Amino acid sequence: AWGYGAQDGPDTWAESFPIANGPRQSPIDIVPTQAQHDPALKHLKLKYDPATAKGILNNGHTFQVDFTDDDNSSTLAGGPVTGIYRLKQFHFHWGSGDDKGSEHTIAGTRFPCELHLVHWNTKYPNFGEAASKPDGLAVVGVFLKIGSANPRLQKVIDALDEIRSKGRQTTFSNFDPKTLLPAALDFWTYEGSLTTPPLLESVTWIVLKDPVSVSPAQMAKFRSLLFTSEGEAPCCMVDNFRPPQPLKGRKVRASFK
Ligand SMILES: Cc1cc(C(C)C)[n+](CCc2cnc[nH]2)c(C(C)C)c1
Ligand SMILES: [Zn+2]
Repeated sequence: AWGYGAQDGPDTWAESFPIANGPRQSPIDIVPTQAQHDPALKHLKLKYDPATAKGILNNGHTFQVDFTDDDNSSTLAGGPVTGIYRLKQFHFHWGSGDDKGSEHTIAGTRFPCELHLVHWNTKYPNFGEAASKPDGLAVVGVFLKIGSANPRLQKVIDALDEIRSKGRQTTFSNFDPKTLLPAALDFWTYEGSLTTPPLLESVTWIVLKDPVSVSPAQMAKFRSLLFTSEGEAPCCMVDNFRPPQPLKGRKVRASFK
């Protein structure tokens, strides 16, 4: 199986997943001066119903908050996408220190953490089907930077004590992920992939320009999670990020001037 260590990390993934060297891999380094403003890009339309929040799970790679997706209660539309995409889950990637952790970078700048909100195209019957289609998924990426404690993160952080090891999950209800987003929804967008195996090239990436804050103490809580199951030798869940991949001629568009 794959992981983020020296023996099973991003540099080894191409052995089992040759698409790792494909034409539209993620993440990438976003260079703002090379992004082209596209006035045809619509504004992002995010509509999230807190009642669709279901649970929080340590999946051994990150932790994710899952949403019920059997109707259009929580959706993404507009921006670079056509049609309606349903929110499936959100999760994070982070570092062992504040100098790294994000997957996307901005002109080489790495952030300590990056939030991904994962949506699937309702033209397909379900998430699994959508995940294998070139226009199947839309992931909103949000950078977190070290600053004052973010009160919007606290409910998520308080749940982490119950999901310390791989496979642990607990209920997580009445949560609006919109509260995790910055005030302005200016974004960069490009065609990419999942950033973990199976690395499927099915993601329209929507990376927000403005970061939100996270405090050192809050980051310490993320880093207290474990990659390992109970009973195994504990290994801290840190550095669960893939580094930037070659652009291979792709264009990055900006929604803002
Ligand atoms: C089908 C599938 C979809 C995803 C993401 C898009 C939620 N993921 C997470 C991959 C990912 C995480 N951040 C960007 N892509 C996986 C992993 C857990 C095997 C499988
Ligand atoms: Zn992710």
